[in-house]
Amino acid sequence: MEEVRLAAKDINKIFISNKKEVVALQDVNLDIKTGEFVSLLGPSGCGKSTFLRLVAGLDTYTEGDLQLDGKQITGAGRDRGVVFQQYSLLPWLYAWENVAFALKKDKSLSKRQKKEMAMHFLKLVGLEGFENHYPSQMSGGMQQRVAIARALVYKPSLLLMDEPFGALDAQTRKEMQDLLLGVWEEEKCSVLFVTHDVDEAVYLSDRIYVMSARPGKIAKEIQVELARPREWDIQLTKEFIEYKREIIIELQGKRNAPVAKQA
Ligand SMILES: Nc1ncnc2c1ncn2[C@@H]1O[C@H](COP(=O)(O)OP(=O)(O)OP(=O)(O)O)[C@@H](O)[C@H]1O
Repeated sequence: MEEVRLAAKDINKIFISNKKEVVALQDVNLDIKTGEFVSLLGPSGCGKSTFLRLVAGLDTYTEGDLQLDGKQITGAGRDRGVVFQQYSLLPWLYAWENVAFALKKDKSLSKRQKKEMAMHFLKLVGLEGFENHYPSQMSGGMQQRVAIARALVYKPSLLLMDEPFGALDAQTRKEMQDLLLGVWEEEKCSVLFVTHDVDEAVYLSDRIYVMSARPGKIAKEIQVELARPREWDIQLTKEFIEYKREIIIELQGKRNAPVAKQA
């Protein structure tokens, strides 16, 4: 976990909206090392999605330097797999075809190889037996599993996840968090995970960057030293609650905030 995968230096992003400047990100410095699970946590509108979109190459930054594996990010690429809150699967394709679709342009792979790879990743996310189901025949959690398989199928350097479980019910969300931890431990991928959920960030992450809003800045960096593999009941430990408390105090901007007040 030593090598730096993603390095963001003094990133600024200004949008022009109704002829006014909106500073979405100010002097954001962040890095992700190989195999590391890093979360970007903060209130609505603090610039989390904006930052993730810059890393995905879907938008450009105004100032700064953003590098993946030592190369400047200048656009989207297969070295990054992205999972959004909305599953964005193609409704007319089977689950396996949705996953294999990500490999569409890869001429070095035969159709059979693409199907085999898709089946491998569907199995990894617990969807063996559902490969010939259409998205409409699957639950939200299952569709998001397909989206995760699709993002992983070309072995990206970095997995980018923007509130991936935000549309799921509480129970499914918990199951998906465990599924993601299992997949991450198996694949040893590096992850940038955007969330506004404190418990989710602490449970999943090696490191958390807490952001503050207007302008979006990194307010605090927290190393989560909870043992792995993690199971849900770690959330009941004193250490876990202490991490939550530290983050909530940062988000609320005041000292001695009682944990019980968190939503
Ligand atoms: N295309 C755009 N044009 C103008 N302003 C934008 C644009 N995209 C984002 N913004 C502004 O940039 C700021 C950061 O937005 P962003 O969506 O990154 O926040 P966020 O932390 O991801 O919020 P949420 O958790 O609600 O998704 C907000 O003030 C938003 O209004």
